[in-house]
Amino acid sequence: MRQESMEQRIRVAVLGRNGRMGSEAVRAVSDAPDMDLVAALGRTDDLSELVRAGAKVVVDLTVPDATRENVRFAVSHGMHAVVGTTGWDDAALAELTAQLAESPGTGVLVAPNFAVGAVLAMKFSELAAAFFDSVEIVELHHPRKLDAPSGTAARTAELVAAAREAAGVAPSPDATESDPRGARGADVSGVHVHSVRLQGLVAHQETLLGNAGEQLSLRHDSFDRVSFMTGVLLGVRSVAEHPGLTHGLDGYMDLGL
Ligand SMILES: NC(=O)C1=CN([C@@H]2O[C@H](COP(=O)(O)OP(=O)(O)OC[C@H]3O[C@@H](n4cnc5c(N)ncnc54)[C@H](OP(=O)(O)O)[C@@H]3O)[C@@H](O)[C@H]2O)C=CC1
Ligand SMILES: O=C(O)C1=N[C@H](C(=O)O)C[C@H](O)C1
Repeated sequence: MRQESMEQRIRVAVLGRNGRMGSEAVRAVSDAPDMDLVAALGRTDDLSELVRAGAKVVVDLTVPDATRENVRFAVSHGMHAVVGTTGWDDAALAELTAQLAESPGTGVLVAPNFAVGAVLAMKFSELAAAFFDSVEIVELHHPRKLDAPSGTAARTAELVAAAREAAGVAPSPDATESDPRGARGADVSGVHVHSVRLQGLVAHQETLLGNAGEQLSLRHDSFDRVSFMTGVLLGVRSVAEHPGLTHGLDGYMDLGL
């Protein structure tokens, strides 16, 4: 019995151990009763340490410049990966899918956001998208964030745009003729995304949907990075059961939709 429960423990490595997310993940994995933290690497550590440590699941919480190579290395050594780092554009995801086809049985989760409320807010935005004339997204983050728009906002915009296109909804009305300073924000698949960087914030997003005479606001706030850890642990526990690429934590959640 004791031996059985030892075998069921998941051997986890965290990449980005000194970062805001990585340090929180090191804590969460160390505290999880069914996981062993077998490696925690920083920027200057060699990825071969993952092999030496016998990691089964690699959690990547690094930087956009490093994440693709980290995941490529993990998959090429038959390790599953749970990825929270931003920077996964369509080309990178396609390359990863091709690599995974050569490694049947290996799973990778690329999760733009691990917070349960943020995952639901993205899904609710997608569901609501076709029922409103206008939709715009505002994301608000701490000022140390390297990328804009946030991965969550970019993914939300893609999901919203796809839902509107599938339903044959016209683009959001907008009479703007002149915007030399980019005040209308980024255009992500035809959806305007506005990025705020403000001291004191962690991670926040609002999808604004408008019709004549009404507005629906779908807002999520992460006040603390602990909010992401339920999703990180769900990813670690589930990734081996989902071979291939899963884009979005909702792929591991039974949303009944
Ligand atoms: N999916 C989600 O729910 C969430 C995703 N994120 C994303 O996660 C990423 C990390 O965010 P955050 O923790 O705030 O960022 P930080 O800058 O705090 O942390 C990144 C860490 O990665 C380290 N690092 C850089 N390159 C490597 C490498 N090759 N191997 C190992 N470690 C490396 C950095 O080291 P050094 O200190 O030496 O620079 C740093 O400690 C971002 O892309 C962010 O957008 C953030 C929050 C939630
Ligand atoms: O950098 C962050 O902090 C966050 N990054 C992710 C993103 O870009 O969407 C997730 C969350 O918003 C926090």
